[in-house]
Amino acid sequence: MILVIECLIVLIFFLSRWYISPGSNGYCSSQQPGNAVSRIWSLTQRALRQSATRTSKPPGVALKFILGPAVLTVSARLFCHIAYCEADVNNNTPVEVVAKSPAPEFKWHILWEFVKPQLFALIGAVVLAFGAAILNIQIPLMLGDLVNVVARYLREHTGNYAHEIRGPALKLLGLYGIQGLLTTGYIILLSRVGERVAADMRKTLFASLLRQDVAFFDANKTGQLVNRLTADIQEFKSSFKLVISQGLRSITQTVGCFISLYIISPKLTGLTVVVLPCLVGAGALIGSFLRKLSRMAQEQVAKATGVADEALGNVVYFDIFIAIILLYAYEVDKSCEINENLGAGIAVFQGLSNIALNCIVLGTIFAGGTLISSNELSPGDLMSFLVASQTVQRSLASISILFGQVVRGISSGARVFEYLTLEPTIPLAGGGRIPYHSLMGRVDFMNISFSYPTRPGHQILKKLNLTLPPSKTVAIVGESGGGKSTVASLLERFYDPTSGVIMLDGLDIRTLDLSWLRGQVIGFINQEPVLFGSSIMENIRFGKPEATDAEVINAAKQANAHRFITGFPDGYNTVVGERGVTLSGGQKQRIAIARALIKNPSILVLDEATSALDAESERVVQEALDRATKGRTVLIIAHRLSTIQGADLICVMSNGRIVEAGTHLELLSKGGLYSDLIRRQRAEGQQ
Ligand SMILES: Nc1ncnc2c1ncn2[C@@H]1O[C@H](COP(=O)(O)OP(=O)(O)OP(=O)(O)O)[C@@H](O)[C@H]1O
Repeated sequence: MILVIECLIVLIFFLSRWYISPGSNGYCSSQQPGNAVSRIWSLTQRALRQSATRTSKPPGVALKFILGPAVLTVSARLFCHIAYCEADVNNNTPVEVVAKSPAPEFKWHILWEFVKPQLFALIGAVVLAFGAAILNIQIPLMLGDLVNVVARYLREHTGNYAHEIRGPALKLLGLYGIQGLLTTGYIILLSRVGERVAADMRKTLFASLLRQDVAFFDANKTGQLVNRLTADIQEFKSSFKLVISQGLRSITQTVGCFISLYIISPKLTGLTVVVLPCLVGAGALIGSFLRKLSRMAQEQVAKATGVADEALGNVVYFDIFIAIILLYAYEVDKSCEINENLGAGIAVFQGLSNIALNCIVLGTIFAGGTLISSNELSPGDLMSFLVASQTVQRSLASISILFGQVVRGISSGARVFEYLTLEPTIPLAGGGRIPYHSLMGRVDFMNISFSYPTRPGHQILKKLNLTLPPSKTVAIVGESGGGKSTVASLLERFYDPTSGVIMLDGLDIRTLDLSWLRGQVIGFINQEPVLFGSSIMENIRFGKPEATDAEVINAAKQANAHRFITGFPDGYNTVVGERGVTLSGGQKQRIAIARALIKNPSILVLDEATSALDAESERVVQEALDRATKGRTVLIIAHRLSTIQGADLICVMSNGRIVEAGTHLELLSKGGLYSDLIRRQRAEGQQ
């Protein structure tokens, strides 16, 4: 019976250490605790064998047999804890190396807006986490009670041991049970809060990004924006959860256990107060150095990956083939060198920490043993002290790790918040609308000057004047880079002119509702149609979300697309793949035309709509376009002059201005820039 109970006690010791450790998810499963269990088991056997042959034992005997296994367990846990921290340091997942930009500000009121709907769950989580931490402070004290019962029995061998041990053991078991429930509760609540806050942030940020004007996307890399939606929100969520769970727990435990330590033994506490913070501080310093090294290693891996990525993603020409291999080898060797240094640093750190922390345990036992022999302390008190001081050490270590996480979380949060409430310079909604029946579709560009926001010193349009008469087709031609597409971009209000006004039926387009202008007035078809990875039906319907299937089919017929769509086994439900990869250039273009036509726009802008197509596809698409342009105001930007000869007006652009205007025949007879362009293109065609 005694054997069973004593085994149970040792098991409780072990389980308690396992349970209250930060890695209670079992991170040490393959490490020291397995050895510690067998050591504890054999020492217990020895203790029981010897206890059977002795009648009265000095306190040192109890210490030897009870504290010995406990010390082993504690050491194993400490070792595992360091290994755990190092696993974090040694995490070599490549990170994206993001270009440095001025640090955005963390805005607490924005965070509050997202946390507010989850406030009850959050308060619940905080209360439960706090409760679990308070119970954790009780555990060392109750372990001490347990040890005192065992020590007394080993010393005196009187009384009913089973009866005496049952009370404290059951209390401890109860405590573990309640603590387990509280922990489960707060983790569930906190995950819920974290996930919901992150999901709300993602949705809001995504909507906010899509609201931004084109200039915003010119200035920000897509990869970095996607990074804010994914990695930054993920990092912020992890930090948020960690601060509330671990931060709260660690701070409560540190304070609570320090009070316990002081109550148990002010003398031993004095010793701990001097030694422990020095060790934790030194550990944090070395840890931060190692983390820096680890980051360098990650960046180096990312660099090497970047070289490989670029080379594999592009056709590598023979002349640079060897150079690329050498460059990759150089980057990999550099990463190997940094990782080797990191490995050595971790090894030294682990070795030193192990020695230092075990010395603390031994020092405490030594000093505690002295106090026990002078009857100032009981064995149980020493046990409580050891366990509580280990809890303090672990809490301080996790606070130091947490500090780095908080800094990372705040900077991730700041990056997310920066664009969360960003108002676009060209707002999508607001402004007037012209009733459909009175919309003529006349456009006037009046004295338009423009520079792209990313290149303010480079003027693209210089006091440009151009009129698109209602229901007429106007073509703009001219040298490459002359600003033709820029004119179309200004009409769509992707940018606003630096000076001058664009009028629609005599109204400044800046006073009109942009979503109406883009959604119902202007249809835009360019060289590279944007298709989404959904069905053809949905892709056409993007032009008019409320359109019926019949309207979609009608638009497809007008765009010469119906026949090839119905030729697919799934017809209109055919999924076109990411960016329409499963379709040919001409098919994509006809779907884009159908999408533009379904909204029955008054103005149609065709920006090099057929220039990427082969002759046969161009013929089919041109046929669709000829049909589509009837009765609308049309602006055509074209390289192939053969496609615009029938336009009502052809404008030749040069150096940011319209320098010639007239019909094809008028311009030919003038013998100016247009005739030159025609001559050059004919010559190129004959070559
Ligand atoms: N988003 C942008 N940011 C900065 N500069 C730009 C941007 N888009 C175009 N540019 C510059 O503006 C000038 C005019 O470009 P635009 O595309 O309007 O010319 P284009 O006449 O349509 O040329 P192409 O016939 O080759 O398509 C070019 O010098 C180009 O480099």
